[in-house]
Formats: sequence, C-alpha cells, structure tokens
Amino acid sequence: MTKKVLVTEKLAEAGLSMLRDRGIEADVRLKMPPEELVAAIPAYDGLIVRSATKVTREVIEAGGRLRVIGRAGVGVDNVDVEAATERGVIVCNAPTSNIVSAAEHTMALMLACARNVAQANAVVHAHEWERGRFTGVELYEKTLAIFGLGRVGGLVAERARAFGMRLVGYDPYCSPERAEQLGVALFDDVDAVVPLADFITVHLPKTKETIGMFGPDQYARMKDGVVLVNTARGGIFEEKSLADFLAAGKIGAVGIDVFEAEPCRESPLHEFDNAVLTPHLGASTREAQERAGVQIAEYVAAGLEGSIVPTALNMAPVPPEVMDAVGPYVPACQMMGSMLAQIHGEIPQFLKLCAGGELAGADPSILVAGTLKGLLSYKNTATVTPVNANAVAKRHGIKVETASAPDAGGYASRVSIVADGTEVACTLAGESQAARLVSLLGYKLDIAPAGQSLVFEYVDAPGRIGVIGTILGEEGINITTMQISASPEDGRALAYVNVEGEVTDAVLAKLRAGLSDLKSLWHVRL
Ligand SMILES: NC(=O)C1=CN([C@@H]2O[C@H](COP(=O)(O)OP(=O)(O)OC[C@H]3O[C@@H](n4cnc5c(N)ncnc54)[C@H](O)[C@@H]3O)[C@@H](O)[C@H]2O)C=CC1
Ligand SMILES: O=C(O)CCC(=O)C(=O)O
Repeated sequence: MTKKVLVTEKLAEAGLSMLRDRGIEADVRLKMPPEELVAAIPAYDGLIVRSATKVTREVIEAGGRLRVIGRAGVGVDNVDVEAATERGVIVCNAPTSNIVSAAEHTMALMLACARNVAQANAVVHAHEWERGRFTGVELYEKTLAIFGLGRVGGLVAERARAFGMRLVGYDPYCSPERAEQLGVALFDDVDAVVPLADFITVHLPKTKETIGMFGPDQYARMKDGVVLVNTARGGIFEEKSLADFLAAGKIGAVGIDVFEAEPCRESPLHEFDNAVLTPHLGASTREAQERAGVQIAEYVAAGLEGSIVPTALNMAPVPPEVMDAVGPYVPACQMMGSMLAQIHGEIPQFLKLCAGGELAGADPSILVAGTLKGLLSYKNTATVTPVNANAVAKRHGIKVETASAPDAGGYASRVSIVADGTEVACTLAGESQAARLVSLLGYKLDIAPAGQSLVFEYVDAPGRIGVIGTILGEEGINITTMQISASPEDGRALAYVNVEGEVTDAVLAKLRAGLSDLKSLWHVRL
C-alpha cells in the first residue's frame, strides 16, 4: 500500500518532491483545526509539522497507521512525545536546519533593541525626523549572558564575540571545555549570572525547569537598563511581570520572537515601544526552510521505509554497522515471534533471544523489537516498533533477556528464541537472505516456512506420514514442502508441513482422529 504523509504547515517544495520521488503520497493541508486533524490522521502513515500544529495525545491515538511524526525544525514541545512513544510512533526533528537563522535573528533583535531600530523606523515612516530620543548603546565591551549553550546558544556566542562582547553563561549540561571553546565564562547558578549582564539571551528548550525561569525575583536582580532577548520559547521570561519591569524602566528593552501563547494577538508587551516583537520568525529564512523541509522529508521517508532515522528523539538511532549485521534478521525474528505466539498459545512471561555465530556481540535490540512485534501483533494486542518494544514488553509482563553465542549450530549465523520453554531458531539463506527454520521445539530442521503450515509432533512409528498425506489429499490440501525430524531419545518426531488449501477445523479434527499417538498439532499462519 502506498504510504501517505500529511503535511500541516508550509514545507519547502524540495521536501515535498523528495517524498513523492520516493513513492510516498504527500498531502499538504494547512491551518487544519484540531478536530479536523483528529478526523484526518487515521488515513496517514506520517505527519510533518512545524511549530503551530499541536500534535496531541488525541491526534496520536487517532492515528492507527501513524508511524513517524517529523518536526521541520528544532523544538518538539508541540508534540506529545510520551504518547507517541507509547504507541510506537517515531518522533524526529531537523535539529540543525534552522539554527543559523535563529542565531542571526537573535543578533537582529539584540541590535534592534540596542539601537532603537523599530521605534526610529516607525517615526521616519510617520514622515517625522527625530534623533535625540533614539540614542542607543554599543554591543562592544558589553556583557552578554547566554542561557543554554547548545546549538543556537553556541552560534550566538560566536557572533557576539565578533562584536567584542564579554560572554557569561549558564547551562548545567554544558562541559567546561565547550564553554571555554566558546569563550563563555560558565556559572552554575542562574542568580549569579543575572546581575552581571547588560544583555541576556535564552536558548533553552521548553521544559518544566525553563518555563518561568525568569520572573520578578530575577528581573529585580538585573542591571538597570538590561536588554532581554528570547528567540527560544515563550514563557521562559514570564511575560506579565516582564511588562511590569519594562513599565518601571528597570528593563531597558526586550526583543521577543516567541510568546507564552501563540499565535499571540494579546500580550502585555504590546503597549511598549521598547519591546521589539516578531511573530516566531527565528527560522523563517529561505535557507532554513529549504533545509528543514529536505531534512525532515528524508528522515520521515527513512522511518516509513524502516531505515535508520538519525534524529529520532524517542529511540536510539541504530548505527549503520549494527543495521547491516542484524537488520536482515528482523523479518525472521518477527516470523519466529508470530510462530511462537501460535505454538505457545499465550503471551509468554519470559523471552530469551540468543544471537549466534557472526551475530554474536551485535546489539540485538531491533531483533527483540521484531520478535515482540510478531509475538504481540499476532494476538492483535499492540502496535510494536523499536520505539516502544521495551515499554510494550513491560506492559505485558514479559521479561526479556538477550545473549550471544559464538556457536551457530553449524551455520554462519543464527537467532534462537525461547518463550517460556518453547524454542525456535532461524538462519538466513541464499542471495535473498530468506529465513530458514533450523530448530523448533528442540527438533533440528532445515525448511523455509511457507504462509501456512501444519506442525505435527507424534510418537515416531512407520506409516504416520502416509496418514497425514492421505487425509490432506482427501481434503484437497496440497503439501508443498515438508521436513521430518526425529528425536531418538524419547521416540518422538516432528513433521513440519507447508501446505496450500483451506485448513478448516474439520480438517484438523480429522487429522487428530486419524493419527494415533499424536502429541500436538498446530496450524501456523505466517
Ligand atoms: N524562534 C525560532 O524560530 C527557533 C527557536 N528555536 C528554539 O531555540 C531553543 C534552542 O535550540 P537549540 O540550541 O537548537 O537546542 P539545543 O538542544 O541544542 O540547546 C539547548 C541547550 O539548553 C540547555 N538546557 C536544557 N535545560 C536547561 C536548563 N534547565 N537550564 C539551563 N540550560 C538548559 C541544554 O543543555 C542545551 O545545551 C529551542 O527551544 C528551540 O526550539 C530553535 C530554532 C528556531
Ligand atoms: O518552524 C518554525 O518556523 C519554528 C522553528 C522553531 O521554533 C524551532 O525549530 O524550534
């Protein structure tokens, strides 16, 4: 089935073309009200947004087919990442696409505030000529405090240094080496930095810690006439008290690109000439939008194609060498998971996966995810992807253990899985790397499982296979391939029979009645 991606905000044409070139249908539907998005999402495998679309739990839960949510930019605070993770939906972003634009917009706001650009512009447009009111200050030799020394904060530091500013900063996750490299004197206390600065800029994510990080207590400690800039997220500077401190003249000017509520048509900041306000334009350059569109299209397509998504935020990216080694075994593990679900009959409490031979030592996590997907999807109880495999296993009370062994039972590589004592193992064979079943319930086999199989375990004696063949023949069921494996120690045997035709309950009952000493018969559909 053709994969479909819904794009709810303006995306660069190059990004849309890339999706379409990869056979993915891309529907652009701008300005969708929330209820329309909930109604539309069930038809889509992917969703691409910028910052305006709220991807809520309700949207994610309505998206039964949804596999990837792509954010064409940095911040994912408009996406319920927790809900996506629970549903196995990858959330990814384009984290480097717009950082230069955001850093340049920061400098634009800082300079506009320092030199009264917006106010002077308004006066000249009003056909007036006034200079005295607009005397500004230089950035040169002023102290800039940077909160958040990540990608944008780092670029702002570089640019501010070029203006001859002194740099101080706060970011508990920034190493002293990086701070030194950026030329920033690092502090470990917000309140220690605040009184030092002539200019303050924030480059923080929106989190419980950062929202309201600056309020009346911090504003009161700042230097008189300080300039504050926010191109990160609204609410880091608490807006209402910010307006009070602007009104009191304590804060000299503010440059604000992001607001507590967006779109922002009503803010206490509107009444101040010395508040330079832009409508979330930090990433709005041709270059950033081109990059964001192309990058996110690439990552969303990769997610839908089952490839690595390097910027996935809710799963560790699988390195190419791991993918090369274990990736081909994922469909085999999914098949074995489904087989175990049908043979074991219940969701197991304990699952052990062992990667052998050339796979020994490779990270088995995507194999576990594949197995769980087969195991649980057969029971139709959950959507499992590498994103939520661990969480799903935990929710179902399945304890998962992994191991590796240098020996692969004579094969170059092999994966064996045991679910509460029920064992199955596969290798890959031929150019197509098709799965071959090499062990089931402890019986050695070598057979490619077909879409439909009958698995018989019986007391070994002459004539058993004849009975199976006769009954299936009478019922118009064709045997395509079969393998028999005997266990001399306990006198039992297992026959794995790939079949074509309709295997009804009546056929199964006839087989059970016709085969004396039958221990078990399973009808496996893969
Ligand atoms: N206005 C716009 O259009 C744009 C806004 N942004 C926003 O800018 C912000 C920064 O983006 P990036 O630099 O790319 O993010 P980043 O993740 O590279 O950097 C964030 C930094 O904040 C630090 N941090 C996190 N929690 C902190 C805390 N409680 N206290 C102090 N530091 C903390 C982290 O250690 C990290 O170094 C984000 O909110 C992003 O969404 C980014 C691009 C465009
Ligand atoms: O997509 C946009 O215009 C907003 C960019 C932004 O805020 C971000 O990337 O975090």
